[in-house]
Amino acid sequence: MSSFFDVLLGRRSVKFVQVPGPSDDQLDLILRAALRAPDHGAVKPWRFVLVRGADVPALVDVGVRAGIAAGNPLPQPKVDNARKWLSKVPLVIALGCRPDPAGRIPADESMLAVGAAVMNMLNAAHALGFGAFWSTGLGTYLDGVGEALGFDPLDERFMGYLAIGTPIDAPGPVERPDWRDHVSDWHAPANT
Ligand SMILES: Cc1cc2nc3c(=O)[nH]c(=O)nc-3n(C[C@H](O)[C@H](O)[C@H](O)COP(=O)(O)O)c2cc1C
Repeated sequence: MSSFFDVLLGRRSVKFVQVPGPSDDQLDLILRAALRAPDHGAVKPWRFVLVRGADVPALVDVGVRAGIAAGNPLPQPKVDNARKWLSKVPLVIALGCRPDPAGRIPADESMLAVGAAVMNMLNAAHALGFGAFWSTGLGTYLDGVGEALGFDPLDERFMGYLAIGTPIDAPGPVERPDWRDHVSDWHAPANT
């Protein structure tokens, strides 16, 4: 099996990571991989905001404030867990999508283009020996969170956080579904 498939089939999400995060050159590779995602109509919908080092833990406060403002405070155990998690994470990429303003391409397709970019970043991070984890926790869907992170509330949609760093524990194997349970054949109907 080629090393490409070793990487692809060996990837798993790793939530608990620490320093070192990617160097500038490694981050450049990860972000270049992101922008190799397919993109119907060349909308270029990708919007990523880098949150590094000492700024990372403040992401919890953004979610906490948005929860209070919405009259729906984040549960304290979730806040505590998020603080514990992010206190060690060296890099978070806030993920956003700017769909085609002219509406030529359905917004769903731009969301998929961003999802494909995130998948490429997960694989690139893994190929470089990092752990990465996509989360829509921390109040991602609360009003004001995306805007606080710099996304335009009118034209852009915030899609969560990608945390990247060095795995704290060696990631073990993970059981994967059998593709046969998810795939079927289609045959052309017989001519009548
Ligand atoms: C859009 C999206 C949002 C996610 N948000 C969360 C989350 O908030 N909390 C969580 O525990 N897992 C979340 N996950 C799942 C993890 O990122 C990860 O995929 C899961 O733990 C399975 O690991 P695997 O990628 O190795 O299969 C999310 C996944 C996706 C695609």
